Amino acid sequence: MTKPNLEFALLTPTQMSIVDRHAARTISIIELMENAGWAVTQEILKRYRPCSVLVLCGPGNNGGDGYVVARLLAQAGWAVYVSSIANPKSGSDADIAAKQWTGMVVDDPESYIKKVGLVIDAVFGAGLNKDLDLHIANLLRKAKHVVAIDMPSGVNGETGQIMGYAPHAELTVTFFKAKPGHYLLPGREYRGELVVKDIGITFEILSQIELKCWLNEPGLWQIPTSELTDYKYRRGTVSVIGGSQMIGAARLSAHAALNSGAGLVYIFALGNRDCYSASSPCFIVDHDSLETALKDLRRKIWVCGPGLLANEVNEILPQLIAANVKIIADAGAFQSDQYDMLKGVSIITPHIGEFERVFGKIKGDKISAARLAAKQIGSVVVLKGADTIIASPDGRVAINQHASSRLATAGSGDTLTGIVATLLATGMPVWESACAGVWVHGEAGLLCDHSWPSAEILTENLGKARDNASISKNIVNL
Ligand SMILES: NC(=O)C1=CN([C@@H]2O[C@H](COP(=O)(O)OP(=O)(O)OC[C@H]3O[C@@H](n4cnc5c(N)ncnc54)[C@H](O)[C@@H]3O)[C@@H](O)[C@H]2O)[C@@H](O)CC1
Ligand SMILES: Nc1ncnc2c1ncn2[C@@H]1O[C@H](COP(=O)(O)OP(=O)(O)O)[C@@H](O)[C@H]1O
Ligand SMILES: [K+]
Repeated sequence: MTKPNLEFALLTPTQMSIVDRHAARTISIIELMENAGWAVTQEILKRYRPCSVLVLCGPGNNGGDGYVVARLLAQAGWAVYVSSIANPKSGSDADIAAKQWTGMVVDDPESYIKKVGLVIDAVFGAGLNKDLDLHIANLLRKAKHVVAIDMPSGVNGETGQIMGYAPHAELTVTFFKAKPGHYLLPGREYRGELVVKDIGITFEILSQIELKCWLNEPGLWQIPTSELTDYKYRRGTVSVIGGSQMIGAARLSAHAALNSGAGLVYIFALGNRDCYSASSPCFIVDHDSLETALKDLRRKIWVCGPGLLANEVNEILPQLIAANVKIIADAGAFQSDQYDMLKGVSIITPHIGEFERVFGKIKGDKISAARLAAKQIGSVVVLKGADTIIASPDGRVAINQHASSRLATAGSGDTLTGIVATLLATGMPVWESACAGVWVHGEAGLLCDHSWPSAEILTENLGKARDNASISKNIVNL
């Protein structure tokens, strides 16, 4: 068993409280709170000129951090007002921090919130457990410039969902490790710039936690680089099923496979063979039966779905599954309430609409839904969107932020299947291939000179995007 990646691990608020408990054996909560407040203050001092500040403190440790920030900003000469949204429990760590604040406490934050230059949101963090009360929401609504401690109050740290209301922070300072809610939508849009600060908790504590969620970045996985002794079969072979009518999708998938480094790309055309042959001299278009193609032991990776009609998938997919090859299923493979037919594929790549068509409406959060679906069919689920989630049947999940709306163009999902197929064909493990493919796809979009690239233009950047994924990157603050 390989060691779980620590660098990109994301911790749910529940896991974070376990970390706190373990940390408390060697460093007191009050010390952690002091460090947290100090870290937030430093980030504020780096970005803002001295101004008047209103610190809104809640009843828990998030509020405790707020009292520390108030004290340190006042020591730096800023005009600081504190409002206790709810008093901390007597004798608690937050109460100790509150007692060390000897400056102005205001009972009418409403009359200060519009006048001050900056509002520090220390109302709720990891402990948020219900929707924000209307009066807190209405107060926060009036803030113009907000710095959030740990999480903008109202953003669920585990799911990124908004519980009643949340302010749009300009900066969020969190501690030790980022939380899924910092990267999942809509939470990501509320946290502004995210800074993750060390507050004296050691990484060894992570061995006490079953890590299950990561940010999708190079280092979480490794893509094979080109070798002097490479030859086409070592690079890997990809086969794409080409539909009889919608021929663009399979061509895009096949192009993406070639341009991201596959050694050979076959198209098994269900019709229109000449069109497929004419579209690139590099494609090998099958002339024999599927049975014959499947006998070729080098052809272990198949894309099935882009541009396919339901009846075409119904005919082909069972044959591929029976042949025990690795399949990436997309588009036409997503039929109403038919998740049983996907059992036996390696990876599915639905967008939300396709996902809900197959698995039903998402009731809770996207991570739980993707995890459950992955378990139900025993395949990796790539739930596509601006915050693509890659869920493995074993429970591992990666959240991708490395993408942009440049990918929001027809055919872009088809290119993703080709990239993932190529990476699978290198021999990478399944979940890692899917994660890396999603990152490379995003990188290809980010590399485009064209701000509104077509899916075809996207494929031109795939080689460079793959190279960039091989260069281990330093991710700021993680
Ligand atoms: N993670 C760490 O290592 C550290 C965490 N610290 C801070 O501690 C915070 C977590 O502290 P807590 O667990 O005390 O949690 P919070 O301070 O987020 O709030 C918990 C309290 O608020 C109440 N509450 C939650 N949602 C509410 C709502 N919508 N309306 C009314 N009341 C509500 C809860 O019942 C509880 O009393 C973190 O967010 C972070 O800011 C730091 O103090 C130091 C170290
Ligand atoms: N706003 C966005 N930010 C980041 N990625 C996006 C955005 N919109 C779409 N994408 C990505 O673009 C791809 C679109 O796929 P899909 O909807 O299946 O397109 P098609 O079926 O036309 O090929 C997905 O990988 C998705 O994650
Ligand atoms: K907060």
